[in-house]
Amino acid sequence: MGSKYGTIIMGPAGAGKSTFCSALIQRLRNNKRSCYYINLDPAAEDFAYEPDLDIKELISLEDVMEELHLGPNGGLIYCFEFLLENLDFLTEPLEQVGEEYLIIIDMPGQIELYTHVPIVSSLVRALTKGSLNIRMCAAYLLESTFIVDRAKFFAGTLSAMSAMLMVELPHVNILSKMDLVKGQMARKELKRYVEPDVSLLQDMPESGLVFEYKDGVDNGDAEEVAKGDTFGKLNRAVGQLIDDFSLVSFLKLDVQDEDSVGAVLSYIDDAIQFHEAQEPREPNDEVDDGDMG
Ligand SMILES: Nc1nc2c(ncn2[C@@H]2O[C@H](COP(=O)(O)OP(=O)(O)OP(=O)(O)O)[C@@H](O)[C@H]2O)c(=O)[nH]1
Ligand SMILES: [Mg+2]
Repeated sequence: MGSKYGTIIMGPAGAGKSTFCSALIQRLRNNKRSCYYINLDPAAEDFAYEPDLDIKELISLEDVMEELHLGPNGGLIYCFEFLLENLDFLTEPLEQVGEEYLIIIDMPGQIELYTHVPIVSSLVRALTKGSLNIRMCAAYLLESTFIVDRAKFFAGTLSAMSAMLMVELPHVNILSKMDLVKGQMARKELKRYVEPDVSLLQDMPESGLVFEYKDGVDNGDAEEVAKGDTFGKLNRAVGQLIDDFSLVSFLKLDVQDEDSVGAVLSYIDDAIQFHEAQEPREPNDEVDDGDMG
């Protein structure tokens, strides 16, 4: 029986998920590879590449909000619950997708989907278990511009970790929008974030969380709290947690740069062992190069 391969693209609102999907699709096309693009964002409108399957054909966020008087976030959760009750919509077309395809799932940006409610984990389970048995990898995008504010960066890192814990899949974390990180200093600084460690938090001014407020905003109290001993301890504990488990490291992504997209794709391919399955070797087919055996 042939296997199926896929990646689910997650991350906070505006992190560049859909743009990354388009870049991936372009890259796959350039390499004469097939893909099956699924949009699961019921609010998404414009696509560089028309999805092969779109949740909007099952349910529209607009209708849900109107008819059930829900806001955009509640509406989205409803849409996903509806999808989970109607999984055939997803699983039936996927039954037909061959092992040479990379299934790409574009997710919405509401992070509560990944961190709070077990919706994405249920969805992933349905895809990876049972008859579909898709080999999947999660790609979690975070904007590289977050690094200007370490507190924001660590909050983002924790959201990535939370998603890793909720969605039990091989995980590739990605710092997106690298083109926005300009200058040598910024790039040098960025190095420290790609493998974040506890020293980042220990280096923080006044050993507190960095709250960078705009001039003129009165935030005296918040600053006092942030500099406090308790916060210092919390920061170190969080930093240590991330450090100890070596859970979170990031790949850098510049979607304009095809090599960069290619590099991220290689990680995804490795995580799902895509290539191993593509050209089955005859038992006595020797590898050409190197001194094997
Ligand atoms: N400079 C720059 N802008 C980017 C990049 N990727 C995405 N953007 C911009 O960031 C915005 C959000 O990009 P999307 O790809 O729609 O992000 P998303 O994560 O799919 O957003 P949601 O689905 O709304 O959560 C758009 O205005 C993009 O043009 C990038 O690599 N560099
Ligand atoms: Mg999107």
